[in-house]
Amino acid sequence: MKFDYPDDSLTLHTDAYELSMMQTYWKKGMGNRRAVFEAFFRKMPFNNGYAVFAGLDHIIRYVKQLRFTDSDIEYLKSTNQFDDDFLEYLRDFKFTGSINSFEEGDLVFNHEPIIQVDAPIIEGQLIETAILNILNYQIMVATKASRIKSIVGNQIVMEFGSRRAQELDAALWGTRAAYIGGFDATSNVRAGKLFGIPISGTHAHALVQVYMNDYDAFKAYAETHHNCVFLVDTFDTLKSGVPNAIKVAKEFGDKINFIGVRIDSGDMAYLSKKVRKMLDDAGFPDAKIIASNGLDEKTIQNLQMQGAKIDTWGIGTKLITAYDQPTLGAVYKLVAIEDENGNLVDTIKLSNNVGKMSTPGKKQVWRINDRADRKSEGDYITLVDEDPRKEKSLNMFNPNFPLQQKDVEDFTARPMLKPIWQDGKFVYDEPTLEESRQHRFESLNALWDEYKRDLNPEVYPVDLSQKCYDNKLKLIHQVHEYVKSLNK
Ligand SMILES: Nc1ncnc2c1ncn2[C@@H]1O[C@H](COP(=O)(O)OP(=O)(O)OP(=O)(O)O)[C@@H](O)[C@H]1O
Ligand SMILES: O=P(O)(O)OC[C@H]1O[C@H](OP(=O)(O)OP(=O)(O)O)[C@H](O)[C@@H]1O
Ligand SMILES: O=C(O)c1cccnc1
Repeated sequence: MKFDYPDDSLTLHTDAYELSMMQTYWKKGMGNRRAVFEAFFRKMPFNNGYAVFAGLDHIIRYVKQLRFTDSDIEYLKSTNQFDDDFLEYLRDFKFTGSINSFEEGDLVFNHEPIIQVDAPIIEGQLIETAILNILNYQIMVATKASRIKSIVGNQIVMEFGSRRAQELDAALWGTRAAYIGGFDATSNVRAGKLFGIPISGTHAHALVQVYMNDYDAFKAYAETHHNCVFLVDTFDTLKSGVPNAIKVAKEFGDKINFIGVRIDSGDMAYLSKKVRKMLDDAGFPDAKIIASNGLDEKTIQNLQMQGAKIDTWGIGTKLITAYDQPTLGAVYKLVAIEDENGNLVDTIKLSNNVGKMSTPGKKQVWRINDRADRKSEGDYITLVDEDPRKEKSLNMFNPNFPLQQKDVEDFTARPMLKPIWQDGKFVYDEPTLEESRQHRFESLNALWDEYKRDLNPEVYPVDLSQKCYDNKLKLIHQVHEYVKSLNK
């Protein structure tokens, strides 16, 4: 096994079949044909009413570094699966196409294109794997984080998941996605350094075990830190942990900032109420109770229902692993391809399952908001040459149930797929992480509560324009005719 390539890149982070197809396109002289790919997902994560878009920053970093290095080419050669002339071509490979995308912190919905790559087919094909790899994870974590943040409201939620994440990259980028989803801080120090996410933390049971008693451990911590949260459940929360935390807090007085205590096991409703009373009675009404241990939006809601007195939440496993659903299932489909005469021709992938059919043509997604109350009426997918801002009234209908429809007037229409690359030039003025995090808050404000409830939310309308719908029917018909002609 060899890990020490000085010129390793992320370019080979792709499925072998992408490179195999690239070789075919190139050898057949089709590599430069313009192709439009769009990524979308079919099912809302966690059955939530919305998903939070995250991952664009990582995609940008990935595309910016796309080059086949010497060791990449050498490795491909060693597989004996690629021809030398094709490998020589790869030496000068760079991304020359266009990418349009939703922005981080945007709300996204199933069946709409969330990122669009319009590039020579050879380039668009290569980047499928990494784009899906990134989006399929980060959107899950950002959405899970948003569900949790919505339940805790103004209370602080800290991301504690690094030890449980599926490896180092997931811990790092998952933390970033959680921050976009509304988390307030992370325990991952590198995420603090790289992304500027506030870092935060308490101490582990090990500290208490080292001293073999709560008092000595808390005292040692207080002697070496100003801000103090004491973990009180190592031996006995009510009989030893909390009384000793209070004792140390009283002894140190103003010399420390006694933030509060953390509970990490046991019945957290029962314990937190008891602990609250002990802290209040001891003259620490402002001391916070922090809870951790297997929490997510469901346990938090249940604890709230039981009247638990918890102020701050530390959340690991169930957030960083997107515990309830292992992947978003986003796919990347070819929607248009240039023919031999230079015309861009729409393409479709049929399926027996109507929900699995792709929607042909290069498209734009428009967020339609009511002009007066600014609330979202739904998303409206058009072919790229349409502009609903020129219309006075929009007929929005459900493409799967066209009778389900409404006419919308007095609306604003915002194009959601924003230019990131144009003809190989990076054109995006990337927002800061803070701005993306804030953007999620603002985007949620524009969504009616019916779509935001965490259980059985209303289905947000994602509609096709008449032209886009007719185009889809036309292509389905064309393919049916073609298949029929084969069987004659
Ligand atoms: N009052 C409560 N209502 C609902 N769920 C709770 C309550 N108190 C704790 N929980 C949750 O129940 C789960 C199990 O708690 P428990 O303390 O038994 O965990 P554990 O992992 O077995 O503990 P330990 O860390 O000591 O091994 C955790 O996910 C915890 O968040
Ligand atoms: O439960 P999570 O949401 O993943 O939160 C992170 C957990 O990590 C720490 O536990 P530790 O690694 O010490 O193991 P523990 O479960 O035995 O406490 C911490 O005390 C939390 O319990
Ligand atoms: O700082 C903490 O309390 C912490 C950090 C990571 C995991 N569990 C707890």
